[in-house]
Amino acid sequence: MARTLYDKIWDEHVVHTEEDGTSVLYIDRHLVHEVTSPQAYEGLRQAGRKVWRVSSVVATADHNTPTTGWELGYDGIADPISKEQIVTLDSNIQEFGAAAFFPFMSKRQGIVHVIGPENGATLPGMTVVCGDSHTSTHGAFGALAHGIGTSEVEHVLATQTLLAKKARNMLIKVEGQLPKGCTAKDIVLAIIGKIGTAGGTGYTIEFAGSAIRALSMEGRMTVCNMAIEGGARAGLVAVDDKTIEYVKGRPLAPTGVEWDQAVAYWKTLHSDPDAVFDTVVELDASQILPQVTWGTSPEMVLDVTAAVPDPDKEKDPNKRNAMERALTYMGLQPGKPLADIHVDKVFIGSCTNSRIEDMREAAAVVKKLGQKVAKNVKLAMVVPGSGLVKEQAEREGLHEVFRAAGFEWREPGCSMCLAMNADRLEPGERCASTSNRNFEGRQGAGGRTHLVSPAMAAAAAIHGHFVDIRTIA
Ligand SMILES: CC(C)[C@H](C(=O)O)[C@@H](O)C(=O)O
Ligand code: SF4
Repeated sequence: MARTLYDKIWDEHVVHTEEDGTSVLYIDRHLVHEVTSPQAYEGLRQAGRKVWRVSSVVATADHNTPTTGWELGYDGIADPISKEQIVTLDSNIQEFGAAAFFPFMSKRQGIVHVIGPENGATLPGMTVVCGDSHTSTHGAFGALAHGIGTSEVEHVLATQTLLAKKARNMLIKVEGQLPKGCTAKDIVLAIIGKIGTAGGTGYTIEFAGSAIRALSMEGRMTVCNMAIEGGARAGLVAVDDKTIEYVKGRPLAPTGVEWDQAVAYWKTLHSDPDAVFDTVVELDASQILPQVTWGTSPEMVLDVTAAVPDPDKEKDPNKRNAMERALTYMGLQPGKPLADIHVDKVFIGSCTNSRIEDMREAAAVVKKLGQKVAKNVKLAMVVPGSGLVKEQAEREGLHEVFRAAGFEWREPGCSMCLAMNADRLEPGERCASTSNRNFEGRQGAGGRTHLVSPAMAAAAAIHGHFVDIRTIA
């Protein structure tokens, strides 16, 4: 029978299925960070258990790590809870082991969803889990990847398996060519605008079509990263030459004969031409304009050419209430053109948009505009996703471009994506952010987040308000 890519990876990893569909799934790669692992390791310790397959574990510290003051070492971590989580990860990995560990301040440290692919820890056809919802990112490699809870982290550490139920298959096809200046971020925001944050609930989404194929691996990661914001636990892109090229030579990628065997298998990792999907959604890439969120959910998104919507025009009372609440929180009036919204801060970073291509796109806009960060923008910060991204960007002189324009160039980590470290919005502050969540308080209590692409964020920093990137790119 014809199978989807999801069916193929699932079949390859199912150990056992109960009558009600509950299955035991074998896990190939377990990514670990400091926030969701302490209790899991403590559980192992109390039960006197070891990690089942140490070689499957790859760990790093990312959420709590500071983006300044590294010369102070661990003493530079001001918040005691943050420090404790980071130190606890160090000691847990020392005790339980890992295939690779990139601790705080090591060269390859970074956001777990950036360092996984970067180090070849994420490979096509794998099952990849992490105690983190944006694990969907790794689906860009044709891997079945999704977030798990802390008790599941312990379960996977102890048994190398996960209890799971198979999701349904959704195909999102994006055909055609994006307008100038539009990016993977605009594609995925437009998708979420169309299907809603619950649109993908119960599904694994395969992203396909010529516009997805045309994306770099970085772009595909951006799209899969936000599958979770569209309600799906996992997103997937079929393996092609770009996937294989990206993986080649990475530290944890196979070599020699094993590489050849792996490539032969990876080439089968696409949906069969006659595979049947439960739901199919289609988008025309040429109609996707630069996107800006105006509310407190990623589905509250519009083209930059639009205006803040009017709740009075919404017939559904639940939606109307949500809109009213969002506009009050965001301090916005219906009818205000999105391009007239001024921002106080700009954050370029997060597992959605902190890879080298994102850095390049943002720097290119800054260079092209040739001006400084606008006066009304108190802080514009660029936070590379990993030490390696930072190093590469610096080799290319991108940090100089940012600094010369008045941006801060920081150390890698999650940073102001969720404000677990010292980087945050003050109440009422408005931010153009390349991250993935605009929930109330996400970037600091009372902070107001507008999700955009790196190019749009860079342009907003220079102009002080949102601009249609097509007029610049
Ligand atoms: C801290 C972690 C559990 C959380 C997640 O699962 O996504 C975080 O990464 C986030 O983005 O909100
Ligand atoms: S960058 Fe943001 S979304 Fe990604 S893992 Fe860190 S906190 Fe979560």
